[in-house]
Amino acid sequence: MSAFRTLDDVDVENKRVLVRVDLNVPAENGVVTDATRIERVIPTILELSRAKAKVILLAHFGRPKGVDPKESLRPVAAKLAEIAKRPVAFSEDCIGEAASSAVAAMQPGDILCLENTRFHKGEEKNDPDFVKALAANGDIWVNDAFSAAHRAHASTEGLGHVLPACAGRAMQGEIEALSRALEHPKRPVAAIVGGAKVSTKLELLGNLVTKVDALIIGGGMANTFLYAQGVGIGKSLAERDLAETALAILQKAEKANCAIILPVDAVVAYHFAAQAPNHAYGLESIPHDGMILDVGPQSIERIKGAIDEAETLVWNGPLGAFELEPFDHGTVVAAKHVAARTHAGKLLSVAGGGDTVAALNHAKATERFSYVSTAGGAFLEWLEGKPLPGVEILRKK
Ligand SMILES: Nc1ncnc2c1ncn2[C@@H]1O[C@H](COP(=O)(O)OP(=O)(O)O)[C@@H](O)[C@H]1O
Ligand SMILES: O=C(OP(=O)(O)O)[C@H](O)COP(=O)(O)O
Repeated sequence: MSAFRTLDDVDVENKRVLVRVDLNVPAENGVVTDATRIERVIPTILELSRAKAKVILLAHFGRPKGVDPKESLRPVAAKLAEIAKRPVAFSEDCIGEAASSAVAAMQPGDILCLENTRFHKGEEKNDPDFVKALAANGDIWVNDAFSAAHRAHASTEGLGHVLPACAGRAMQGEIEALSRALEHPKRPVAAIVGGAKVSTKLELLGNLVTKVDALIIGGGMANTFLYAQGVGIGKSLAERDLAETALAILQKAEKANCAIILPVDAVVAYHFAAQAPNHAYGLESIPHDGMILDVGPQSIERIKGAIDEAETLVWNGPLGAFELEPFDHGTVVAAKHVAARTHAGKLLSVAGGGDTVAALNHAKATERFSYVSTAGGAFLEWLEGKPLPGVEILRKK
């Protein structure tokens, strides 16, 4: 980590420190359902507070289009206060009068969380005026959001151009742990990729197939591939307009000698709800008004077989809608299988992603993985060897 500035390189006493954290945690109706990302940034926050910095948290939540009370960070800040066992003030805007008066009221050591940066268009556009408005409330920028470091947004990258910058402890820890685990992976290497963020992750797979020996695809990602291959997927979550991209990835995988493991059957329901009546179907008979919510029993056996052949496994994205029982089954069985092989010393396993971590916690498998990162998309891009904007900006010039 010596290539990056860290908290060891900055004097923060009495300074207003803008800390970019990833508070994009799984939540349901304003209740945080997995607090891993919060827990991981607490050490940075408390270290800064003990060093008498004014600790000002910047984060996004969800993908709102403008201001949306459903995507407020307020309940997440309350959860953070509970875990840190410290008061955390909240400002209902991350720039302007609301933010500046909240910052002006701070004493050294205080903690303040600013509202969702994505309530402003300038965040994702990395708009210099928005960067300036954020920077007006800080003297130093600490980036502790490795899991958002693949985004060149105002709070994840832009601030590094206008304020002295360094990595926080969670960022530092992620890069060190991932490098240690995966810089020289033992082959064969398998990757499991699932989840719902198909459009932002699909293109990554084109590079990933040149780096791994087997790619196991599940979740909404698999539905997109199945659709591209002409399988009727009914009302399943998929990015149908990315079918061409999916086919190109399959061709690339063949050239690169990367085995592709796609589902051969699927668990289908008619409502996106826990305990919804469901049935396992072969791919040729998926009902046109049904939704694939999990991989089927034969697919699970194939996935376990592919895991057995690997020496190293990386995983991002659940295999099904794991939040809704019984559609957690495929993900839970696969997670337990990876955990057992890792515990037996037969596999090095690294998983990452906000929902993936929640799924592994749900499966009670987390402790037995070799390493669990908070990052999903960022982890996949790091794995590809792509420079991450939020990390590059921290490099010592
Ligand atoms: N077949 C499916 N249909 C609908 N949603 C799915 C399906 N498979 C997985 N998901 C959803 O994918 C989400 C996680 O995806 P993603 O955000 O890409 O993962 P991560 O946060 O770990 O990077 C979960 O909320 C899960 O319910
Ligand atoms: O949850 C996140 O990424 P992940 O789902 O890939 O783990 C990050 O907070 C980035 O969010 P984004 O994919 O909406 O930019």
